Parts: sequence; structure tokens; C-alpha cells
Amino acid sequence: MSQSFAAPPDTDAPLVALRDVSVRFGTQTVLEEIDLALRPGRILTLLGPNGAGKSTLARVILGIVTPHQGQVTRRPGLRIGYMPQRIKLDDSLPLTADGFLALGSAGATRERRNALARVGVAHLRRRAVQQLSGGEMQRVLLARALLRKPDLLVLDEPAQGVDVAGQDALYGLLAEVRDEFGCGILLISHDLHLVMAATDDVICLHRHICCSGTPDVVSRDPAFRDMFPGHTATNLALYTHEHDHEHDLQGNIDCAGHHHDH
Ligand SMILES: Nc1ncnc2c1ncn2[C@@H]1O[C@H](COP(=O)(O)OP(=O)(O)OP(=O)(O)O)[C@@H](O)[C@H]1O
Repeated sequence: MSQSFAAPPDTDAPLVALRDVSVRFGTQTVLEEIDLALRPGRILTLLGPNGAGKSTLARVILGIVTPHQGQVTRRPGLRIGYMPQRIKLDDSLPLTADGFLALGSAGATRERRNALARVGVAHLRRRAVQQLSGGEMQRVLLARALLRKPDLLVLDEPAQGVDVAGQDALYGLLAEVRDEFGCGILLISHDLHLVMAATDDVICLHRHICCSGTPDVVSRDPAFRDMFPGHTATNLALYTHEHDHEHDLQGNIDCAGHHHDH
């Protein structure tokens, strides 16, 4: 008698993978030959200056922008929670945080309450969204993204307008969300200190991938230092050190990342 067994699901298979992806707007090439993989339970940060193509790359991952070259592969049934850079709300519209979450969401009242509680703003449920501070609104946007029970969270500049202590708390919260939900997270940022401490992998983008790897590896890469002059491995080490006391942060490490010159 023969039996057949289904292959076990590959839980570490990429949620989204890009191969040789290039994007053009008119005659302008905005992204060139991008290879990347987003995996469950990992935080990947896209770093790069203004206009580097970070938001465009996020839009490719979300499926809003279609590359003119290359392949984008998404895990079947993938759910993505997206937290935009900012959201424009009509000042005259009476809308509470809870009402905002209810817009376009199938979630029950209890789920919305839980989502707000999970990101630490349960007390703001009945507050008008127009009265929320920048940091409070970011948390409400994160709650909205979590309501989708995402396999992948995409966050475009989540710490914009949030002070340093608030940023640290927000990145800590993202690490908790990653651990609790096992989702992959894509963070877009051009402020690098706190992000470097909060991320598993970094990609420095300037139309093409200038360098990539773990924060330690990237912060020592000449392409990274060209992009962020003044941010030496030594001062970044102040931030990574808090999270990893095993490393000799002043010493050389094996370069597991890769880069190519401009
Ligand atoms: N829909 C579009 N049509 C034409 N050009 C676009 C479009 N979207 C983006 N661009 C151009 O593509 C380039 C990359 O923009 P993108 O918003 O991806 O950069 P970014 O790295 O996210 O920048 P920032 O840090 O300033 O948000 C810019 O030159 C921008 O003007």
C-alpha cells in the first residue's frame, strides 16, 4: 500500500520576494535591479535619503506599483497591514479613534478595543482623531494595521513627528508585535540611530541597493558611511550595544553583507 504525504509548509519561506526589480516613471529610473526577501518574524529596514525610492519600493511590495522589469512573488493568501507616512483627515469631520478604526474594517468593537489596548492607547478610544498628538496618531494607525491580522506589516516612516523617547517606545512595541504575531515587518526610515537598534536586517537604498546586511555589518560598510557621513560605526555602536553585549563593537567583524560601488 502506498501513501503520499503533503510536504510540510515552509514556515521560513519569504512572505514577499523581489528579483531583479526595476521601476521607471516616464524616463526616470527610480529603482534598479532590486533583490530582497521579507521573512516571517524579521524586521527589515529600508534606509536612504529623500528621493532614494523607499516609498516606491514599499508600493511595489504592496502591489500598488508594477515594475517594468523583474519578478515579485507573494506568499499565497498573504495579508499585509500598511501604516502610511501620514493620513489626511478632514478637520470638520467628527471622528473618534474608534470610529476611525471602524472605517472600512470588518472588525468587531471588541477587536478594535483590543487593538488599541495592544498598542497602549485604549484610553484614547473616544478621543477625536484631530486632537491626537503625532505619536498617539501613529499608534492608532498601527492598531488599524494590526486589525488586518497581517502576515506582513509595512510601515512608512512610522516615527515621523515622534520624539526620541516616543520613537524608542514605538520601535520596542514593533519588536513585541513581531514576536507576538510572528509577522514580518518592513520599516522605512531615514533616521537611523534608533532604527539600527530595532531592526534585524538593513538595506541601504539609493535607487539601487548600496549595501545590505545586519545593522553591525551595514554600519561598517563604506557605502553606508558615504550615505550618512558622520555616522560612524563607533557612534552607532552606542545604540546597538544596548541590545547585544556579546559583540566587541570596536573590533572588526566578518563582512557577511555585500555592496557595490556607486
Ligand atoms: N507616481 C510617481 N510618478 C512620477 N515620479 C514619482 C512617482 N512616485 C515617486 N516618484 C519619484 O520617484 C523618486 C523616488 O520617490 P520615493 O517617494 O520613492 O522616494 P523616498 O525614498 O520614499 O523619498 P522620501 O524619503 O523623500 O519620502 C522621486 O524622484 C519621486 O519624485
